[in-house]
Amino acid sequence: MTTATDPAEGAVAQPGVYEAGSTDLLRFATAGSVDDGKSTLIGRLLFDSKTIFEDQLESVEQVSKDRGNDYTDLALLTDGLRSEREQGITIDVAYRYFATPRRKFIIADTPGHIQYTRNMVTGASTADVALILVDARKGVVEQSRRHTFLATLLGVPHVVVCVNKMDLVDYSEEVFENIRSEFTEFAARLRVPDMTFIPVSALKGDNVVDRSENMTWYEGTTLLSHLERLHVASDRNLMDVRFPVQYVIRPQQNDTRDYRGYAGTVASGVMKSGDRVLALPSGLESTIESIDTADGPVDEAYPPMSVTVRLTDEIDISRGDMICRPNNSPTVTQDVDAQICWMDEAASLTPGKKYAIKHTTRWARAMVKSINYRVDVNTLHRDEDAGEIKLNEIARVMLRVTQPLFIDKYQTNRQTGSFILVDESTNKTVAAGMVGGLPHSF
Ligand SMILES: Nc1nc2c(ncn2[C@@H]2O[C@H](COP(=O)(O)OP(=O)(O)OP(=O)(O)O)[C@@H](O)[C@H]2O)c(=O)[nH]1
Repeated sequence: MTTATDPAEGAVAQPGVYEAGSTDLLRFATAGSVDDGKSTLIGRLLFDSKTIFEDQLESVEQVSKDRGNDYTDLALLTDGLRSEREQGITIDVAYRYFATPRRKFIIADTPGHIQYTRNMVTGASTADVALILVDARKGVVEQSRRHTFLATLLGVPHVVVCVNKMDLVDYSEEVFENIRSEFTEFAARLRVPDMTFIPVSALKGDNVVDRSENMTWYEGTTLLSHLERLHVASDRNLMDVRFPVQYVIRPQQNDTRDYRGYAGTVASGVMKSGDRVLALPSGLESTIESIDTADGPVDEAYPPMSVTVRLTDEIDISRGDMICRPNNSPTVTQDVDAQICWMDEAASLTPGKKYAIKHTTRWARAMVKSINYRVDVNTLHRDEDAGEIKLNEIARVMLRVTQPLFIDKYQTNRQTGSFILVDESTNKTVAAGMVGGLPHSF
């Protein structure tokens, strides 16, 4: 088990087992309120699936004993080195890896505390699955609604609701069913594409990896088994070719090889040698001559592979340009209608303010033209008179950008439909943005 930076970030391919694009890799993000048991649940997954090491277990057992616990606190496995233990709450997104014989997993462990919506946005934006924890004793609370809303806003295709601490409600089917129906009613308004409910006890291990003997009324699968079998390959956008150019490799002086290529990460679609392509913003066309990777040439490239594309013609392409197909190109525009999650505690967003905008590999400057409405993430109510947007608030805004961007709607393309706003004076990311309206019908 390691904690590391999300390999999805940056254009450089991560070597080894967590190879990008592999369909036996599942990314999931956890969310829940403080103390719902996220850390314990992840610890249980690692422990029962036997992906932790003997020495880690010994140290966890020792610390649990030192604290006077009569049980092994599995949360220590996940919380291990985090400074959160001093504060008692999770403060940042931590990425962890584990693997079973069937699949490899990357967990974005996002904090449940009310102030940390921005971390959930960061952690869940690349996730295949959002794991939402509910304390069986408390049922559906404000944060369960917020996290479900955010998961759909971020286009996470699968939601798993773990009703945890079932041991504290006598493993009652009625409690589980009540939570399930309350949740389903709320989620119907959000058009969650796929939602599964699993009654678990992270502490005792019921239905996490092993089937529970205490809930014979439950006929579904265990959490691990569900995560191992979930089909995610078809969730990826393989239709629309979008290749944002990260850098241009030019022939070097005195280099006899005449190598010119365009390096980057495939955002969506499948590119093949011989395909006709269009470069934006120039509008010039060419044909793919070859596709190279760190491991040699390949016949085709798909997301999120990091490749270098060579074309048959020398056309003018720079960093930040986009390669697509002639008959399927993104919208080229300087006016962006988007939803944003505001992440800056220091200053709020108000119309007229200017920021740097980073969209795929392209930087520009953006001015906030208007705030159309703010969404109350708990009631889903829209406030059309909002004059400013504060930390952790979600709003629909119009931006005017200094150079054209090549955008798609977030709901059809999570890569070319997303951007960040950066405060140029502090260099801080102040907002995560998603192009287009809400996917919901309310
Ligand atoms: N009885 C019972 N207690 C549980 C269960 N799962 C977690 N707990 C307890 O609930 C408390 C909180 O669990 P954590 O795993 O630290 O909660 P968390 O959601 O990670 O909390 P933050 O990281 O602070 O957001 C701990 O005392 C756990 O032992 C469960 O299934 N049953």
